[in-house]
Amino acid sequence: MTVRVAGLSKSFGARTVLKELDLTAPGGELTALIGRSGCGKSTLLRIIAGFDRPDAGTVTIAGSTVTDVPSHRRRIGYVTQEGHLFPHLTVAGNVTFGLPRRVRRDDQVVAELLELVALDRRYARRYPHQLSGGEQQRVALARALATRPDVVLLDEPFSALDAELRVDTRRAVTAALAATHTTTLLVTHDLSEALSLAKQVAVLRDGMIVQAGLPEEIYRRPADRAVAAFVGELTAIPALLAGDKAVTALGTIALTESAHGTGSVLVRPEQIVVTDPRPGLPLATTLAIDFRGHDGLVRLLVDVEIGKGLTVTARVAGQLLPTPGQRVGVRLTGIALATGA
Ligand SMILES: Nc1ncnc2c1ncn2[C@@H]1O[C@H](COP(=O)(O)OP(=O)(O)OP(=O)(O)O)[C@@H](O)[C@H]1O
Repeated sequence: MTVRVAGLSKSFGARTVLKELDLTAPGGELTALIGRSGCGKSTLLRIIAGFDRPDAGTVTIAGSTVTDVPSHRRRIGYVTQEGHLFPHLTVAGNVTFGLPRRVRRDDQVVAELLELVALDRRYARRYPHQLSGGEQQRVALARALATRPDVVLLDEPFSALDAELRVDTRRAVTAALAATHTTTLLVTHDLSEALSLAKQVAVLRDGMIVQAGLPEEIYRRPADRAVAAFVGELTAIPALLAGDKAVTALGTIALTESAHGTGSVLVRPEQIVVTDPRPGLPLATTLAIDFRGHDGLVRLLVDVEIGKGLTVTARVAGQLLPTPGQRVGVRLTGIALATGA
């Protein structure tokens, strides 16, 4: 069921948090909301859930306006970072809380819900204070999914989990959401999580959506420099902008949008290809390596004819990393966003 917000505005005192915000979360898909801390992501979720009222604008679910519908009638599952379990109920009591009484006593239902979030069924009899933070979080997720809501709102639900558990839990949860065609809005600070899980990524800034689109679009064709920098590392390279391409000291690169004059292109580290020195290729000296296991970020000083030299950052596979001082060849690949001089 498609969730649509239109013209949504919300202020807290003198602070305007949302400004006529428009967003469509396609039915049955996962939309990730990203943006700097305090940009209004949780406020937007709370308004969709019905916990906060907007000052202006509407929320519709499957075409029906729900702005005046109380939260418990919206068929929405909502999970926050804290989980907010009922402390006096067992895990079984928590996950089956919203279900009809006869189903609540069904051990199999509880076991299946716990399995969904990769929790052992033996946890069913424990109380929240007997669980770790990550386990509590998974119980909260199971509780939200138990009633098979039309829409699930997840406000950083995986952030308390360690890396391995986070991968397992989010895989299990997103598989369950996809299988039931549940429309999901996920607030996350983890960019790789947003880019890998979402069908649509929406970037919030100053109370508005500055860009919404496929993860690849956001990453490869960001709306502006701020979005580009927010979703990944960037190097600005001085360039002569010549229509659909730009000429730089590292060679020529295609542009996302036509531009002319002197300026810069913004490239991701993986768009700078590092090779052995070859005739005809620009040369660079390796300055430093930031080793990250599967790959590394390599600071390079590119030879340029004029001026002091140009420093850029390239991403290189772990086994192929050069050593500091090593001379390498460099070239550009992919498409780049052009900016002014
Ligand atoms: N009930 C409230 N009363 C007053 N100010 C509030 C209230 N709720 C949120 N705010 C303010 O609104 C702004 C947006 O808050 P919100 O929690 O929506 O941001 P966020 O993008 O989710 O941030 P984070 O990523 O840090 O969780 C913040 O400046 C916050 O202090």
